[in-house]
Amino acid sequence: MAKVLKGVQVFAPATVANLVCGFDVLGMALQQPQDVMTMRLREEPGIGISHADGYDLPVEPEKNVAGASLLALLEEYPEKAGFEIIIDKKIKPGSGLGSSAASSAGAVVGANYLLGNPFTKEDLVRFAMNGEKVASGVKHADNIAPCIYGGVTLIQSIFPLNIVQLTAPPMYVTVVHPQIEVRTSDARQILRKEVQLKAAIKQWGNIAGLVAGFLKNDYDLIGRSLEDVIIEPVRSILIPGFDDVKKKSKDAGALGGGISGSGPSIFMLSKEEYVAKGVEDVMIDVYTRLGIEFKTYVTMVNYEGAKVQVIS
Ligand SMILES: Nc1ncnc2c1ncn2[C@@H]1O[C@H](COP(=O)(O)OP(=O)(O)OP(=O)(O)O)[C@@H](O)[C@H]1O
Ligand SMILES: N[C@@H](CCO)C(=O)O
Repeated sequence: MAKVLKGVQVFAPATVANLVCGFDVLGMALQQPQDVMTMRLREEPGIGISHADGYDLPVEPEKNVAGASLLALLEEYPEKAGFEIIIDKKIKPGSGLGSSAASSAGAVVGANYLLGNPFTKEDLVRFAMNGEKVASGVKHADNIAPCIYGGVTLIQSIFPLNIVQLTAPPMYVTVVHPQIEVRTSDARQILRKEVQLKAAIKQWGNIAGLVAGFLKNDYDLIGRSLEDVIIEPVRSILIPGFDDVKKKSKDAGALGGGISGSGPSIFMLSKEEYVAKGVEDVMIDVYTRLGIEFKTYVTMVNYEGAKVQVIS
Protein backbone atom coordinates (compact mmCIF):
# COMPACT_ATOMS: atom_id res chain seq x y z
CA MET A 1 0.00 0.00 0.00
CA ALA A 2 1.36 3.42 -1.00
CA LYS A 3 2.24 5.77 1.86
CA VAL A 4 -0.12 8.78 1.76
CA LEU A 5 0.52 12.34 2.92
CA LYS A 6 -1.53 15.57 3.19
CA GLY A 7 -5.20 15.35 2.15
CA VAL A 8 -8.19 17.40 0.96
CA GLN A 9 -11.87 16.93 0.29
CA VAL A 10 -13.15 18.44 -2.94
CA PHE A 11 -16.80 19.33 -3.49
CA ALA A 12 -17.48 19.47 -7.24
CA PRO A 13 -20.88 20.80 -8.31
CA ALA A 14 -23.30 19.57 -10.96
CA THR A 15 -23.48 21.79 -14.03
CA VAL A 16 -25.99 22.52 -16.79
CA ALA A 17 -24.19 22.61 -20.14
CA ASN A 18 -25.53 24.39 -23.26
CA LEU A 19 -28.14 26.45 -21.38
CA VAL A 20 -30.55 25.55 -24.19
CA CYS A 21 -29.25 27.62 -27.12
CA GLY A 22 -25.47 27.62 -26.41
CA PHE A 23 -24.44 24.13 -27.53
CA ASP A 24 -20.86 23.51 -26.32
CA VAL A 25 -20.31 27.22 -25.44
CA LEU A 26 -22.43 28.03 -22.34
CA GLY A 27 -22.68 26.38 -18.93
CA MET A 28 -23.87 27.07 -15.38
CA ALA A 29 -22.86 25.61 -12.00
CA LEU A 30 -25.55 24.44 -9.53
CA GLN A 31 -25.49 24.41 -5.74
CA GLN A 32 -26.81 20.81 -5.68
CA PRO A 33 -26.00 17.96 -6.24
CA GLN A 34 -22.21 17.85 -5.63
CA ASP A 35 -19.68 15.02 -5.94
CA VAL A 36 -17.28 14.56 -3.02
CA MET A 37 -13.70 13.46 -3.59
CA THR A 38 -11.05 12.70 -1.00
CA MET A 39 -7.52 13.21 -2.31
CA ARG A 40 -4.06 12.74 -0.85
CA LEU A 41 -0.56 13.27 -2.14
CA ARG A 42 1.48 10.11 -1.99
CA GLU A 43 5.22 9.53 -2.19
CA GLU A 44 5.09 7.11 -5.13
CA PRO A 45 4.36 8.67 -8.53
CA GLY A 46 1.12 7.66 -10.28
CA ILE A 47 -2.59 7.69 -9.50
CA GLY A 48 -4.60 5.31 -7.28
CA ILE A 49 -8.40 5.50 -7.72
CA SER A 50 -11.08 3.90 -5.55
CA HIS A 51 -14.82 4.44 -5.25
CA ALA A 52 -17.12 5.10 -2.30
CA ASP A 53 -20.30 4.78 -4.40
CA GLY A 54 -22.10 1.95 -6.17
CA TYR A 55 -21.54 3.04 -9.78
CA ASP A 56 -18.80 0.55 -10.59
CA LEU A 57 -16.80 3.10 -12.61
CA PRO A 58 -13.31 2.19 -13.82
CA VAL A 59 -10.33 2.41 -11.44
CA GLU A 60 -7.66 2.46 -14.19
CA PRO A 61 -6.46 6.09 -14.41
CA GLU A 62 -6.66 6.25 -18.20
CA LYS A 63 -10.28 4.94 -18.23
CA ASN A 64 -11.63 7.04 -15.35
CA VAL A 65 -12.19 10.70 -16.30
CA ALA A 66 -10.59 11.86 -13.02
CA GLY A 67 -7.47 9.80 -13.76
CA ALA A 68 -7.25 10.97 -17.39
CA SER A 69 -7.42 14.61 -16.21
CA LEU A 70 -4.75 14.03 -13.53
CA LEU A 71 -2.45 12.35 -16.06
CA ALA A 72 -2.71 15.48 -18.26
CA LEU A 73 -1.85 17.67 -15.24
CA LEU A 74 1.13 15.50 -14.27
CA GLU A 75 2.53 15.73 -17.80
CA GLU A 76 2.98 19.48 -17.30
CA TYR A 77 4.13 19.30 -13.67
CA PRO A 78 7.93 19.55 -13.59
CA GLU A 79 8.45 17.16 -10.63
CA LYS A 80 7.36 13.61 -9.86
CA ALA A 81 4.06 13.44 -7.94
CA GLY A 82 1.39 10.90 -7.08
CA PHE A 83 -2.21 10.96 -5.79
CA GLU A 84 -4.67 8.67 -4.02
CA ILE A 85 -8.26 9.57 -4.81
CA ILE A 86 -11.55 8.25 -3.43
CA ILE A 87 -14.55 9.26 -5.57
CA ASP A 88 -18.00 9.49 -4.00
CA LYS A 89 -20.40 10.32 -6.80
CA LYS A 90 -23.63 12.04 -5.89
CA ILE A 91 -24.19 13.03 -9.55
CA LYS A 92 -25.26 9.93 -11.44
CA PRO A 93 -23.20 9.19 -14.59
CA GLY A 94 -25.11 9.76 -17.82
CA SER A 95 -27.52 12.19 -16.12
CA GLY A 96 -26.80 15.29 -18.20
CA LEU A 97 -25.78 17.07 -15.00
CA GLY A 98 -22.05 17.07 -15.69
CA SER A 99 -21.20 13.90 -13.79
CA SER A 100 -18.04 13.28 -15.81
CA ALA A 101 -17.04 16.95 -15.57
CA ALA A 102 -17.43 16.96 -11.76
CA SER A 103 -14.90 14.11 -11.46
CA SER A 104 -12.54 15.60 -14.07
CA ALA A 105 -12.68 19.15 -12.73
CA GLY A 106 -12.77 18.14 -9.05
CA ALA A 107 -9.68 15.96 -9.45
CA VAL A 108 -7.51 18.68 -10.99
CA VAL A 109 -8.76 21.35 -8.55
CA GLY A 110 -7.80 19.06 -5.62
CA ALA A 111 -4.45 18.13 -7.17
CA ASN A 112 -3.57 21.76 -7.83
CA TYR A 113 -4.26 22.62 -4.19
CA LEU A 114 -2.16 19.70 -2.93
CA LEU A 115 0.75 20.79 -5.15
CA GLY A 116 0.65 24.42 -3.90
CA ASN A 117 -1.44 25.93 -6.74
CA PRO A 118 1.13 25.93 -9.59
CA PHE A 119 -1.59 26.05 -12.29
CA THR A 120 -4.17 28.68 -13.35
CA LYS A 121 -7.90 27.93 -13.61
CA GLU A 122 -7.58 27.97 -17.40
CA ASP A 123 -4.80 25.33 -17.17
CA LEU A 124 -7.11 23.20 -15.00
CA VAL A 125 -9.90 23.42 -17.60
CA ARG A 126 -7.42 22.32 -20.27
CA PHE A 127 -6.38 19.27 -18.20
CA ALA A 128 -9.95 18.34 -17.28
CA MET A 129 -11.07 18.39 -20.93
CA ASN A 130 -9.06 15.16 -21.28
CA GLY A 131 -11.59 13.57 -18.95
CA GLU A 132 -14.47 14.74 -21.19
CA LYS A 133 -12.65 13.17 -24.14
CA VAL A 134 -12.68 9.82 -22.30
CA ALA A 135 -16.40 10.19 -21.42
CA SER A 136 -17.79 11.43 -24.74
CA GLY A 137 -15.04 11.17 -27.37
CA VAL A 138 -14.59 14.95 -27.71
CA LYS A 139 -13.04 17.73 -25.69
CA HIS A 140 -15.69 20.22 -24.62
CA ALA A 141 -15.55 22.65 -21.69
CA ASP A 142 -19.13 23.75 -21.10
CA ASN A 143 -19.46 21.58 -17.96
CA ILE A 144 -15.81 21.77 -16.88
CA ALA A 145 -15.51 25.58 -16.96
CA PRO A 146 -18.54 26.39 -14.76
CA CYS A 147 -17.54 23.54 -12.40
CA ILE A 148 -14.13 25.20 -11.88
CA TYR A 149 -15.05 28.92 -12.14
CA GLY A 150 -18.61 28.81 -10.74
CA GLY A 151 -21.55 30.85 -12.06
CA VAL A 152 -22.17 31.06 -15.80
CA THR A 153 -19.29 30.68 -18.23
CA LEU A 154 -18.93 31.26 -21.95
CA ILE A 155 -16.40 29.17 -23.85
CA GLN A 156 -15.58 31.66 -26.61
CA SER A 157 -13.03 29.22 -28.06
CA ILE A 158 -11.59 25.80 -27.16
CA PHE A 159 -8.46 25.91 -29.37
CA PRO A 160 -7.01 28.24 -28.15
CA LEU A 161 -8.94 28.07 -24.88
CA ASN A 162 -10.74 31.32 -24.01
CA ILE A 163 -13.18 31.28 -21.10
CA VAL A 164 -15.31 34.30 -20.23
CA GLN A 165 -16.90 34.35 -16.79
CA LEU A 166 -20.30 36.04 -17.03
CA THR A 167 -22.24 37.73 -14.29
CA ALA A 168 -25.76 36.44 -13.81
CA PRO A 169 -28.63 37.45 -11.52
CA PRO A 170 -29.78 35.07 -8.76
CA MET A 171 -31.93 32.34 -10.25
CA TYR A 172 -33.66 29.21 -8.99
CA VAL A 173 -33.04 26.08 -11.00
CA THR A 174 -35.50 23.19 -10.93
CA VAL A 175 -34.16 19.93 -12.31
CA VAL A 176 -35.82 16.62 -13.02
CA HIS A 177 -33.64 13.61 -13.68
CA PRO A 178 -35.67 10.75 -15.17
CA GLN A 179 -33.77 7.60 -14.20
CA ILE A 180 -32.77 6.58 -17.70
CA GLU A 181 -29.20 6.89 -18.99
CA VAL A 182 -28.37 8.94 -22.08
CA ARG A 183 -24.67 8.76 -22.93
CA THR A 184 -23.25 12.02 -24.20
CA SER A 185 -21.42 10.13 -26.96
CA ASP A 186 -24.76 8.71 -28.25
CA ALA A 187 -26.57 12.04 -27.90
CA ARG A 188 -23.85 13.70 -29.99
CA GLN A 189 -23.88 11.06 -32.70
CA ILE A 190 -27.56 11.61 -33.56
CA LEU A 191 -27.06 15.33 -34.29
CA ARG A 192 -27.15 16.59 -37.86
CA LYS A 193 -23.78 17.79 -39.15
CA GLU A 194 -25.21 20.72 -41.10
CA VAL A 195 -27.40 23.64 -40.06
CA GLN A 196 -29.77 25.77 -42.18
CA LEU A 197 -28.81 29.45 -42.29
CA LYS A 198 -32.31 30.43 -41.08
CA ALA A 199 -31.90 28.23 -37.99
CA ALA A 200 -28.36 29.51 -37.37
CA ILE A 201 -29.59 33.13 -37.40
CA LYS A 202 -32.29 32.31 -34.84
CA GLN A 203 -29.78 30.42 -32.68
CA TRP A 204 -27.05 33.07 -32.56
CA GLY A 205 -29.70 35.72 -31.85
CA ASN A 206 -30.76 33.64 -28.87
CA ILE A 207 -27.19 33.07 -27.60
CA ALA A 208 -26.43 36.79 -27.81
CA GLY A 209 -29.79 37.56 -26.15
CA LEU A 210 -29.11 35.11 -23.30
CA VAL A 211 -25.62 36.50 -22.62
CA ALA A 212 -26.99 40.07 -22.72
CA GLY A 213 -29.85 39.02 -20.41
CA PHE A 214 -27.37 37.62 -17.87
CA LEU A 215 -25.17 40.73 -17.99
CA LYS A 216 -28.11 43.15 -17.73
CA ASN A 217 -30.00 41.13 -15.08
CA ASP A 218 -32.90 41.14 -17.54
CA TYR A 219 -35.04 38.14 -16.59
CA ASP A 220 -37.50 38.67 -19.48
CA LEU A 221 -34.70 38.68 -22.04
CA ILE A 222 -33.23 35.55 -20.43
CA GLY A 223 -36.63 33.84 -20.72
CA ARG A 224 -37.16 34.91 -24.36
CA SER A 225 -33.69 33.67 -25.34
CA LEU A 226 -34.05 30.18 -23.83
CA GLU A 227 -34.93 28.62 -27.18
CA ASP A 228 -33.01 26.03 -29.19
CA VAL A 229 -34.01 25.39 -32.80
CA ILE A 230 -31.06 23.13 -33.66
CA ILE A 231 -30.23 20.54 -30.97
CA GLU A 232 -33.40 20.23 -28.87
CA PRO A 233 -35.74 19.10 -31.68
CA VAL A 234 -33.41 16.12 -32.30
CA ARG A 235 -32.45 15.18 -28.73
CA SER A 236 -35.78 15.75 -27.00
CA ILE A 237 -37.09 12.60 -28.69
CA LEU A 238 -34.83 10.61 -26.32
CA ILE A 239 -36.57 12.09 -23.25
CA PRO A 240 -40.11 10.90 -22.47
CA GLY A 241 -42.29 13.70 -21.08
CA PHE A 242 -40.00 16.48 -22.32
CA ASP A 243 -42.60 18.59 -24.19
CA ASP A 244 -45.10 18.24 -21.37
CA VAL A 245 -42.62 19.30 -18.67
CA LYS A 246 -41.49 22.30 -20.71
CA LYS A 247 -44.95 23.58 -21.57
CA LYS A 248 -46.45 23.08 -18.10
CA SER A 249 -43.39 24.58 -16.36
CA LYS A 250 -43.72 27.73 -18.44
CA ASP A 251 -47.44 27.85 -17.65
CA ALA A 252 -46.40 27.63 -13.97
CA GLY A 253 -44.28 30.79 -14.39
CA ALA A 254 -40.77 29.50 -15.21
CA LEU A 255 -38.61 31.81 -17.33
CA GLY A 256 -37.79 28.87 -19.58
CA GLY A 257 -35.43 25.94 -19.83
CA GLY A 258 -34.77 22.73 -21.72
CA ILE A 259 -32.45 19.74 -21.86
CA SER A 260 -29.60 19.84 -19.33
CA GLY A 261 -26.39 19.02 -21.22
CA SER A 262 -27.09 16.01 -23.40
CA GLY A 263 -29.99 14.86 -21.21
CA PRO A 264 -32.00 13.09 -19.94
CA SER A 265 -32.25 15.73 -17.15
CA ILE A 266 -34.44 18.75 -17.84
CA PHE A 267 -33.83 22.10 -16.12
CA MET A 268 -36.06 25.16 -15.76
CA LEU A 269 -35.01 28.63 -14.51
CA SER A 270 -37.25 30.74 -12.28
CA LYS A 271 -36.92 34.14 -10.69
CA GLU A 272 -38.79 33.26 -7.50
CA GLU A 273 -38.51 30.26 -5.20
CA TYR A 274 -42.28 29.61 -5.05
CA VAL A 275 -42.35 29.37 -8.86
CA ALA A 276 -39.38 26.96 -8.82
CA LYS A 277 -41.26 24.76 -6.33
CA GLY A 278 -44.41 24.89 -8.50
CA VAL A 279 -42.26 23.76 -11.43
CA GLU A 280 -41.04 20.82 -9.31
CA ASP A 281 -44.71 19.85 -8.72
CA VAL A 282 -45.24 19.90 -12.50
CA MET A 283 -42.23 17.61 -13.03
CA ILE A 284 -43.35 15.21 -10.29
CA ASP A 285 -46.83 15.06 -11.82
CA VAL A 286 -45.57 14.37 -15.37
CA TYR A 287 -43.18 11.57 -14.40
CA THR A 288 -45.54 9.98 -11.88
CA ARG A 289 -48.17 9.74 -14.63
CA LEU A 290 -45.59 8.29 -17.03
CA GLY A 291 -44.56 5.71 -14.40
CA ILE A 292 -40.87 6.54 -14.87
CA GLU A 293 -38.62 6.78 -11.79
CA PHE A 294 -37.15 10.24 -11.35
CA LYS A 295 -35.32 12.56 -8.97
CA THR A 296 -35.91 16.31 -8.63
CA TYR A 297 -33.81 19.18 -7.27
CA VAL A 298 -34.78 22.77 -6.49
CA THR A 299 -31.49 24.59 -6.27
CA MET A 300 -29.76 27.86 -7.24
CA VAL A 301 -26.85 29.08 -9.32
CA ASN A 302 -23.53 28.23 -7.61
CA TYR A 303 -21.18 31.21 -7.92
CA GLU A 304 -18.17 29.52 -6.25
CA GLY A 305 -17.43 26.40 -8.29
CA ALA A 306 -15.48 23.41 -6.94
CA LYS A 307 -14.41 23.91 -3.29
CA VAL A 308 -11.47 22.44 -1.38
CA GLN A 309 -11.41 21.61 2.34
CA VAL A 310 -8.21 20.47 4.04
CA ILE A 311 -8.45 17.23 6.05
CA SER A 312 -5.93 15.79 8.47
N1 LIG B 1 -15.34 9.42 -12.58
C1 LIG B 1 -16.30 9.32 -13.50
N2 LIG B 1 -17.47 9.94 -13.31
C2 LIG B 1 -18.47 9.86 -14.21
N3 LIG B 1 -18.39 9.16 -15.37
C3 LIG B 1 -17.24 8.51 -15.61
C4 LIG B 1 -16.15 8.56 -14.69
N4 LIG B 1 -15.13 7.84 -15.22
C5 LIG B 1 -15.57 7.35 -16.40
N5 LIG B 1 -16.85 7.74 -16.64
C6 LIG B 1 -17.67 7.41 -17.83
O1 LIG B 1 -18.15 8.60 -18.45
C7 LIG B 1 -19.48 8.38 -18.97
C8 LIG B 1 -20.45 9.41 -18.36
O2 LIG B 1 -20.26 10.62 -18.98
P1 LIG B 1 -21.41 11.36 -19.80
O3 LIG B 1 -20.77 12.58 -20.34
O4 LIG B 1 -22.06 10.39 -20.72
O5 LIG B 1 -22.47 11.70 -18.65
P2 LIG B 1 -22.70 13.05 -17.86
O6 LIG B 1 -21.37 13.62 -17.49
O7 LIG B 1 -23.65 12.78 -16.74
O8 LIG B 1 -23.48 13.91 -18.92
P3 LIG B 1 -23.36 15.45 -19.40
O9 LIG B 1 -21.91 15.62 -19.76
O10 LIG B 1 -24.30 15.52 -20.56
O11 LIG B 1 -23.77 16.32 -18.30
C9 LIG B 1 -19.89 6.98 -18.59
O12 LIG B 1 -19.64 6.13 -19.69
C10 LIG B 1 -18.92 6.63 -17.45
O13 LIG B 1 -18.65 5.25 -17.36
N1 LIG C 1 -22.24 20.33 -24.87
C1 LIG C 1 -22.25 18.93 -24.55
C2 LIG C 1 -22.52 18.78 -23.08
C3 LIG C 1 -22.69 17.35 -22.67
O1 LIG C 1 -21.82 17.03 -21.69
C4 LIG C 1 -23.37 18.24 -25.36
O2 LIG C 1 -24.48 18.75 -25.34
O3 LIG C 1 -23.10 17.22 -25.99
